[in-house]
Amino acid sequence: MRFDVITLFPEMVHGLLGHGVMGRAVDRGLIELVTWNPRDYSEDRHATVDDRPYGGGPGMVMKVEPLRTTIRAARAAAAAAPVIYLSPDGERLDGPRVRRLAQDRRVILLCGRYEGIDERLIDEEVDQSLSIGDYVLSGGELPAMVVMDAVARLVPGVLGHAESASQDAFADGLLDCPHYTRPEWIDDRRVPAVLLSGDHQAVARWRLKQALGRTLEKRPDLLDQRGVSDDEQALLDEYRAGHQG
Ligand SMILES: NC(=O)c1ccc(NCc2ccccc2)nc1
Repeated sequence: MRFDVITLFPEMVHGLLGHGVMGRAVDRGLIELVTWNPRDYSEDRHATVDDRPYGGGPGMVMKVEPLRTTIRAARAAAAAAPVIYLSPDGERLDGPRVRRLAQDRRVILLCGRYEGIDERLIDEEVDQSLSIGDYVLSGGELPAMVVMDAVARLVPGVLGHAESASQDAFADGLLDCPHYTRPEWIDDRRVPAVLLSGDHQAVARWRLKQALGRTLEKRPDLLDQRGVSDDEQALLDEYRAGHQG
């Protein structure tokens, strides 16, 4: 998977892939990151990339040039990659969209700053816009890093068996089960006995029951969307019986 990121702050984005799981994935060649800085493509000696908005109003708007030249340079290097603009008015990033992006070999992520980008560039060069939530950030770099992290985790080999993404919440449309580690006691709170039993089938059933129950409690909308099998419904009934009051 190759990410081409167009950003005025390349060092910010490289920070994501320098550590831990992502850093190892880059070292192993599973993930590739190339950044493109529009300031390197500006014609004027002040490397101007923004200007005041027509119609007046606060803030600045990113100019068509040198952004368009930068996008075309990235397209030339990352042939046939979709150009994705991170923007508050984009389509909401969710599991299905992450999984779809993980099918691409390359994506170009366009990070806006200021009040955004001249609309004519969006019309001409952007294939899709994505939003990570209903809030405005100082730039598209953090949303781009969220996209890269979520997508990279699905690239085969990035997560070792131990951290397998399939155990991740949302992988099967449910919230995650609770997790525990040593010590066995914290004050008067003990780890659920089933997790100490060594009975892997019982542990798997308990984890599914917890995931179903917690999803019902915290995100019933997800459960409605996903539906539950008869066996899962029985586990849910058990969960509810155990969580009365
Ligand atoms: N919610 C998001 O995903 C998001 C994306 C970008 C961003 N800031 C940059 C920007 C501001 C205005 C217009 C276009 C881009 N803030 C939040």
